[in-house]
Amino acid sequence: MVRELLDKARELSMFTAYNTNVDAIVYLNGKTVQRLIDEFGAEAVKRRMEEYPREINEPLDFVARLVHALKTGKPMAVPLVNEELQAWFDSHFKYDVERMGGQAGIIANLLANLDFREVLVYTPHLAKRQAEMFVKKPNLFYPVVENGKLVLKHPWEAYRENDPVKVNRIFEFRAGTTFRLGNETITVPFSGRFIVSARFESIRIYTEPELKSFLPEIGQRVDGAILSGYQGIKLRYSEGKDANYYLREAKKDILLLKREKDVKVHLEFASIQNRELRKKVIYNLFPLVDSVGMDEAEIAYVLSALGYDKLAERIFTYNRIEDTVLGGKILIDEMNLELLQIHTIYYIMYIAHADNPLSEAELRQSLELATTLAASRASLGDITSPDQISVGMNVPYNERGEYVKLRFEEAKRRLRTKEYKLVIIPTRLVQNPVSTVGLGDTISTGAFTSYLAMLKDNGEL
Ligand SMILES: Nc1ncnc2c1ncn2[C@@H]1O[C@H](COP(=O)(O)O)[C@@H](O)[C@H]1O
Ligand SMILES: O=P(O)(O)OC[C@H]1O[C@](O)(COP(=O)(O)O)[C@@H](O)[C@@H]1O
Ligand SMILES: [Mg+2]
Repeated sequence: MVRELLDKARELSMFTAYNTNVDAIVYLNGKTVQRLIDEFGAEAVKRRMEEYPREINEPLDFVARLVHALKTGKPMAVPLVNEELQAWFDSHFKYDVERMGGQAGIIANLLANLDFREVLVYTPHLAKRQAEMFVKKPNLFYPVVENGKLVLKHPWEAYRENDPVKVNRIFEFRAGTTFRLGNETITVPFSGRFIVSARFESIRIYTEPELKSFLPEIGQRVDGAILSGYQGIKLRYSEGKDANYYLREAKKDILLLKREKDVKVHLEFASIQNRELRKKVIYNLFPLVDSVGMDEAEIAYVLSALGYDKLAERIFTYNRIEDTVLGGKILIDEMNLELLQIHTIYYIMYIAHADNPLSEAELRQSLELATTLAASRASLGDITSPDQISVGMNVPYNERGEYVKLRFEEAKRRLRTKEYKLVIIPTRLVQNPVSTVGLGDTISTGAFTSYLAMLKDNGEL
């Protein structure tokens, strides 16, 4: 079933934008964490953890947020705003791997490796080093404008020598890693990743003006678009532009993509620590897109920005299904989304309105494909061909699978759910993942493209 659905999805053409970066990955162990804590002193780390810095201005901010992420086992991302700290990171860590990062980059490579019919990827900065992280596949294209016409080139042929390169530092942590914070012994509860996201002025999230007028043509050419990277917008820039400017442009892009054909757009949300910016992204963009995907920490942040602080706190702390369903209902109604997909460590969920053209059984199949793809990537580190889906198919549901189903049925009985289509599946969780960064992007790619494939099959697209 999963394989057939993937084959259907592979007939699609997809567009993805905006963010790419280099992910410099460090595999953390207890010793490294302990050394960091000892360097700054447990008391100082604890104090800074209580302050909960929203950006990394100095090394202690990093250590405090890292230890917080390790303690909760939550996937977190915190912006690095002080460019000078790059040297501190490079002197303290030896990166184990460097690979394609950023939602658009990861999604483009995944779709291309899965042999989708055509994959168009746009990223405003494409230095040679970044371009070379794209896979060399004949179905992968980067749009450029030449002699007033839209030309599709492989990213390797489209790089610009002087473009900036953005490097994010990724700290992969594993369940069971142990260290001491003063008198406390901390054991990491779940495997995951902590992202230090470079947020410097030179990196912008936008479409170059000459390409903008070709967005309707791109929208017409593809079956769907996956957009992400808005978390990289800054509130203010030194030359006077601000987040409002970039969000107005981002809104125009979505409307242009949809101008010739109402192409379905999925927005892959990512952590936005700044509440003001988070609110702006939600209110400006969610109402314009059809589908949104996010993880459990992100839905908590989104609900908090919308004023549901208590619910957000409960989701962040307990990750209870009933709270996520409630939060999902709020979000889908307030933003009038067609589809909301939430991925968490133990389960993945879809919430749609009752009039969604797909049945709950079809929606369930879509989530099945999503978690199976993630399990393949977690097992192998990367998915390089469509037949690797079989690796994920052999990964069993996590040990809380039955509990998840039980709690979900209970939640449906307790909450009013008649006006919705609600589907949940347990995740196929790989015990010793090669890496976890990019798994959320993989889930959302599998979910959204299979959703589109089934819509198409049913004559709804
Ligand atoms: N080890 C894992 N095996 C399979 N799937 C996993 C594993 N660890 C995490 N996942 C899934 O990926 C998302 C992460 O989403 P982000 O957006 O990257 O936070 C997590 O919710 C699980 O569903
Ligand atoms: O917010 P930024 O700086 O654009 O970076 C996004 C980060 O998210 C990722 O795309 C991974 O996302 P997920 O782990 O949520 O799938 C990284 O590759 C990248 O470093
Ligand atoms: Mg994610």
